[in-house]
Amino acid sequence: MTETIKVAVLGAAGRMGATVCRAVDDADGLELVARLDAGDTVDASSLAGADVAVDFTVPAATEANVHAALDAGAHVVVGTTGWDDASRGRVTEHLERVNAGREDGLGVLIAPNFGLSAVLAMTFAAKAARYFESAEVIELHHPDKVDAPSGTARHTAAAIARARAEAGLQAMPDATESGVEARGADVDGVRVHAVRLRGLVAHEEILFGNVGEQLVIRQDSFDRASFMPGVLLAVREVVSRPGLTVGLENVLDLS
Ligand SMILES: NC(=O)C1=CN([C@@H]2O[C@H](COP(=O)(O)OP(=O)(O)OC[C@H]3O[C@@H](n4cnc5c(N)ncnc54)[C@H](OP(=O)(O)O)[C@@H]3O)[C@@H](O)[C@H]2O)C=CC1
Ligand SMILES: O=C(O)C1=N[C@H](C(=O)O)C[C@H](O)C1
Repeated sequence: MTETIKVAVLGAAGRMGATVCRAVDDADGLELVARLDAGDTVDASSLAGADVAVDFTVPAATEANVHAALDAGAHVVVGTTGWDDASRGRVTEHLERVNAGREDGLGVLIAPNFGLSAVLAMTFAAKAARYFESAEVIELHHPDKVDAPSGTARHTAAAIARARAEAGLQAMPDATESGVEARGADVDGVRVHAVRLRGLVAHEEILFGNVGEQLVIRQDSFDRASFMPGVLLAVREVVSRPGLTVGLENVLDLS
């Protein structure tokens, strides 16, 4: 019989955190042992013996939460946005320190999006990128979201830029001389547009263009339930994946 994985949720009172608490409660082989939110200290005592801490908080808090959870001996699954090369690098160094000399080292899995449709859309976009002269990303979200562009859109644009660079493509054609602010954010040379609209949850469209043709890849998360299979998979996987993993595509063997 496999052992039960004890889970603590950080940001437990939030939209995602509350949904994750319910999903963990309902999942076989997982036990919810702690619900923490703003104002709670993250340490061995508050994590209550959790094997895995799941962080859905805010960009300003997530990195500190990860370091605190690692210091408390927990693996970490992160869905919160706001990560960059520097913060991921600090987590990698922390993992190297705590895992030195251990075979069963701690793992951190950061995923900008746990929805299967979004992970597949990002994977397909990265594959398509080298074949098109133009590419732009449009992300559409509920208006309570605090960051823009979305973590998913940043991850998508970065992957498109990497694929274009590897294929030796030039910068995209764009004759804009005035009103550049209307062209969206520039993420590694890829334009990203952020829509905030009441009624939406989380959606992304990736547009590719060549002379005389267009490819549109679109994914829609209509409900936060769409993220739960990915979050639960990450919780089950992270306990046997020492070190830092970025992106659920690695767990799904799509990378
Ligand atoms: N990877 C993925 O698949 C997904 C990622 N996300 C990301 O997850 C994050 C959370 O989104 P969402 O649930 O909508 O946001 P919410 O604002 O609904 O929830 C965030 C929660 O975290 C709490 N919080 C703030 N600071 C801390 C802290 N230091 N420690 C613990 N809890 C804290 C907030 O409390 P208070 O309100 O009092 O500040 C709030 O309850 C965002 O970055 C979002 O982009 C969202 C959906 C899917
Ligand atoms: O804030 C959200 O809602 C979401 N945030 C993540 C992001 O910024 O990419 C994932 C998903 O898009 C929902």
